[in-house]
Amino acid sequence: MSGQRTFQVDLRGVVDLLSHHLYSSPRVYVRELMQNAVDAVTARGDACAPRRISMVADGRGLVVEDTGIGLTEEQVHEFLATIGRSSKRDELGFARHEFLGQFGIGLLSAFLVADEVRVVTRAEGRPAVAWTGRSDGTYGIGPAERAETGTTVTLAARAGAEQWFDPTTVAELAALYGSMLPFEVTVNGAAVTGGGLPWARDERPAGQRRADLVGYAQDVLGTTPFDVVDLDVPEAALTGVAFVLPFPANPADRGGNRVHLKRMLLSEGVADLVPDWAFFARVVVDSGELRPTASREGLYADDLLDRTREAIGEQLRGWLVNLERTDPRRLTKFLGVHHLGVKALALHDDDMLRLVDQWWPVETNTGRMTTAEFRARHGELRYTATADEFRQLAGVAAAQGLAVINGGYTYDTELIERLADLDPTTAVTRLSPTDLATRFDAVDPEVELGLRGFLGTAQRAVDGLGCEVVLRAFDPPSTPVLFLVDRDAAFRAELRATRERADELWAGVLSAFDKPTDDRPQLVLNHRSPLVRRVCALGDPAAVALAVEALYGQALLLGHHPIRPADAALLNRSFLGLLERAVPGEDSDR
Ligand SMILES: Nc1ncnc2c1ncn2[C@@H]1O[C@H](COP(=O)(O)OP(=O)(O)OP(=O)(O)O)[C@@H](O)[C@H]1O
Repeated sequence: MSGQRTFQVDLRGVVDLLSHHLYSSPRVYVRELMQNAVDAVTARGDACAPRRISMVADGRGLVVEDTGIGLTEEQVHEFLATIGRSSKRDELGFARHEFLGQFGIGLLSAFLVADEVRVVTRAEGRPAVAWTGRSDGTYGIGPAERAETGTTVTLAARAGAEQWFDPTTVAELAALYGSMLPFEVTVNGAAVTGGGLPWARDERPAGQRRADLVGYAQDVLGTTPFDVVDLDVPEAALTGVAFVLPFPANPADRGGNRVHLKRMLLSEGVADLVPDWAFFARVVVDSGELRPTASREGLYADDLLDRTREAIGEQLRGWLVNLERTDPRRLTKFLGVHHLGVKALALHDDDMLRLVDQWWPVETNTGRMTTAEFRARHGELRYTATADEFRQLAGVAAAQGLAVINGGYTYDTELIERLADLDPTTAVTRLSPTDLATRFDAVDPEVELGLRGFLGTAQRAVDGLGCEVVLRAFDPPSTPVLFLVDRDAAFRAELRATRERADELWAGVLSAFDKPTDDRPQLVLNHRSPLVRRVCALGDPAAVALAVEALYGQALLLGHHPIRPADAALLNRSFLGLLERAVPGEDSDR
C-alpha cells in the first residue's frame, strides 16, 4: 500500500544528541527558556502590555513566567508538539530579524535537566491551555487556569540534576545571558537585568560613559584596559566596544570575545569575529543580524560574518592611525606592549608598515632607533638576518663604520625587506659575515710571506674542525679574532658532519647538496691586535698551536656559536696546555 507517512522521532535519541553533541553544558536550558520568554514578550507588540519575565528557582524546580503573546490551543499543537517547528520564521525569513529563536529545538533543552515540562499558556482573548511534555516523547494537552495573557513554563529537577536549579546558579546564569536585555528579568524577586548596553550613547556625559566602560571591562576582563574603542557595523546591526589589553596577549589565544545577539549573550569565547592580527583587543558586541550556530555557542560562518570581521578590523586600524596622529607617546607605549600583533599586521598592510617604520625602535649597533631614523641617517637599511649574526658582527661592523640592524627578532627581517617594496629608493642589504670579511684590509704581502710558517701551523691546529685560518687587519685592535660563518656554510658544515655518520647510500644523497668546500667558516686573526702579533712572533709550533686553539675557542664563545664535541675537546686541550705552561710544575723545577 502506498501513501504519505510521517517520520517517528525517538525523543530520547534527540535529547541525547542535544546534550552530548550540541550543547556544551546543561546550563543552556536557562538560556533557552529565557530566550523563548523574551521572544514571546517581543512578539506581543502591544505597547500597553507589561513586559516582564520572572523566574523562581528553589533547588528542586524552576518556574519561568512571561507576559508575552502566549499560544492558542492550535498553536500549542503546532509548535510545542513538533520538533523543529518554530513560530519565529516565515518562508521569507523576515521573522529572524526580530526573534532570538529560529530552529524550533530550544525547548527540548529542558529535557537535559528534567523529565517533564509543563507549559500553561494563554493567548489574548483565548482560553488558557496546559501542555505537558515528557522525555519519553509523549505529551498531553488539557484546559488550564491562567488569569492573564502570557506563558508559564514549569520544570521539576530530574534526580541528579538538582544543581542546575540552585537559586544562586540560576540567578548567575540569567544575569550572564540576559544582563543587557532592555527589560526586567527577575530571579526569585531580584532583578538580574535591565542595564541595557553598557556602551549605549545616552544622556551620560562622555567622561562618565568612559568610566562606566572601564568599570565594565574590569568586571568582564579582570583588568583595566589600555583603551576603549567604539565599534559600529550597521550592516550587521552591530554595536559594541573593543578593549585594548594592557598586557601582551598570546597570538594563539583568539578567544575571549563576548558576543550578544539581540541582547542575549551568545558566548564569552567567540574566536572568528575579529581578524587574527587583532589579538591585542577583546571585544564585547551586540548584533541584531549575525546568526548563531544551532548550539547557539558560536557564530554561523557566512559572508556577513566575514564583512563584519573586516569592518571591525578597519575600526581597530583606524584607532591606531588616529593614536599616531593625536598621541604619539601613547602609541609608543602601545607598541611597547603589542608590537608583535602590529608587526604581524604590517606584514600585509602598508599603513601599519609605515607605522612600525616610524615608531617602533629596532636594535642597531649604533643604539636603538626606528627604521625611519636609520634610513635617514645611513641612506639604506643594512641588517643581519639573525640575532646570532648581529652579536657576532655588531662591534666589528661598527668599527668599519657600518651601521647594522639586528633583524633577528620576530618579523623584523620580513618587515625590513618589505620596506624596500614600499619605498624603492631605500636600498636594503643583508650583511653577511663573509661580506664583512671582504671589508677587512689584507696584511702587507711581505709581512704575510714572513708569517707563512706561522699560518701553516695555525691552519693545521684547526684543520680537523673544518675551518680556514685567515690573517687580516681590522678595527678594533682589541678584537683579536673572529669566527665567521655564513648561513649556507653552516648548513653545509652540518651536512658534512651528518654524512660522516651516515651510511654509504644516504651519504651519497647528502653529498649531492654539498658544493666544493671554499666556503668553510673562517677564523680571522686580526693583525692589528697586539695579542695576535705576539702569537705570530712565537717560535715554538706547539705554543702557536695552543694559542690558536685558544683563540678559536674564544671566538666561538664570543659569537655564541654552537660548541660541538670536537670543539669542546679542543678547548679542553688548549686550556690545559696553556695552564701547564703558565704554572711551573715539578718538571720545570728540576
Ligand atoms: N514562553 C513562550 N511563549 C510563547 N510561545 C512559546 C514560548 N516558549 C516556546 N514557545 C513556542 O514554541 C515554539 C518552539 O520553541 P523552541 O524553543 O523549541 O524553538 P524556537 O524558540 O522557535 O527556536 P530555537 O530552537 O532557536 O530556540 C516557539 O517557536 C514558540 O512558538
